[in-house]
Amino acid sequence: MNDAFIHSEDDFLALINRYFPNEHKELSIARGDDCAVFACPPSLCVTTDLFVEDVHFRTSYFAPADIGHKALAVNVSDLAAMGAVPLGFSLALVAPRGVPVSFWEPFLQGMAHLAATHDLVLTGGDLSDGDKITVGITVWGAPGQRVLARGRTRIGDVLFVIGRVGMARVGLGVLEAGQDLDAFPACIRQHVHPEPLVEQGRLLAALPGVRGAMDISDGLEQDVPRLLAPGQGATMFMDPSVIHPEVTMYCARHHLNQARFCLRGGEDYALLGAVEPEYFEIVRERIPEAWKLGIVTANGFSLDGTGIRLQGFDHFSHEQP
Ligand SMILES: Nc1ncnc2c1ncn2[C@@H]1O[C@H](COP(=O)(O)OP(=O)(O)OP(=O)(O)O)[C@@H](O)[C@H]1O
Ligand SMILES: Cc1ncc(C[n+]2csc(CCOP(=O)(O)O)c2C)c(N)n1
Ligand SMILES: [Mg+2]
Repeated sequence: MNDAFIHSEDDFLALINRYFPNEHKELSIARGDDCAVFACPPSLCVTTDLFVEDVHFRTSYFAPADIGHKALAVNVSDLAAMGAVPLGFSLALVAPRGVPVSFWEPFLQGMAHLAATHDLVLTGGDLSDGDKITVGITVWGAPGQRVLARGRTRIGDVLFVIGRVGMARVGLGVLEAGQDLDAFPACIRQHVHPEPLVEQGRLLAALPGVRGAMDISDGLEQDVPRLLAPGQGATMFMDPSVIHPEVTMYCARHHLNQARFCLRGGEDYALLGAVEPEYFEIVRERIPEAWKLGIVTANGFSLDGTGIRLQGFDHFSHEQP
């Protein structure tokens, strides 16, 4: 079976059924009918993310289990960013017919492991042949104590980050170059296997003074303005003590400004938040991975005292950071 290829949609669905249980206390009709039917809270947080071969990952350096994990992790991260608790997901898969069962088994196992960690039920999906492996996931969850929305910041709020930034960008750079892999194990891991910060998001939603949050997928340069209310700016400082030593080494070797590099690095799936200044210490006490990035201002952006023009990852831009 392992070296074989999948010969029918029913074969593929049977494979999926081996990795994902098809019963859950909230499901009254499970996978297999035209729709699944499930009980849900009075309001749901719902989000969709695509994970596409040669755009988000390459099979040459991603293990199949990491592709399965990360395709779901980037979706769960969006729920974490709202302070929500994940409940279920739907999986749309473009599975090129030349990809063998020996790829799909660990792929499904990696995804199922993360789903089980967060008690997420797979309610259904769709399958198609196509040119590139493409994973489209819609995930939903129950709002936490409060919803951590964007666009509600006020001038003087403290901007903070939970988690590291810049590591996944180093991982991507090293993997794409195919050199020095042994020198950057933590950054490579961060790129191929990010862990969504669900517990931290849930904690944040219960803390006083927190105005909102988002996950950092495209890089702080792109994402900070998305968190702010329209027209606002930010004074930012990149504390060298929060930068991982592998990032420092990578920037030194490539003669890069590490603060700027970290600001542009996407795909770490750290959380960016804003809090009323008098409550920042509580955030730091309750969530030890939180560090201060800066202060919300009336307009304009600066990093370490110098004005900057912002540029993060954009799928449709020709200039890439
Ligand atoms: N094809 C689409 N149709 C409708 N709405 C969309 C579409 N693509 C994106 N959106 C909406 O636009 C907003 C921004 O989308 P985006 O994918 O950039 O989300 P993000 O959280 O900023 O990034 P990420 O998904 O990488 O975490 C979201 O509210 C999303 O639902
Ligand atoms: C082969 C390859 N080339 C480039 C990148 C970089 N990249 C792709 S999508 C993205 C932003 C997040 O995605 P989205 O905005 O879709 O959520 C970034 C930084 C990569 N991961 N792999
Ligand atoms: Mg997001």
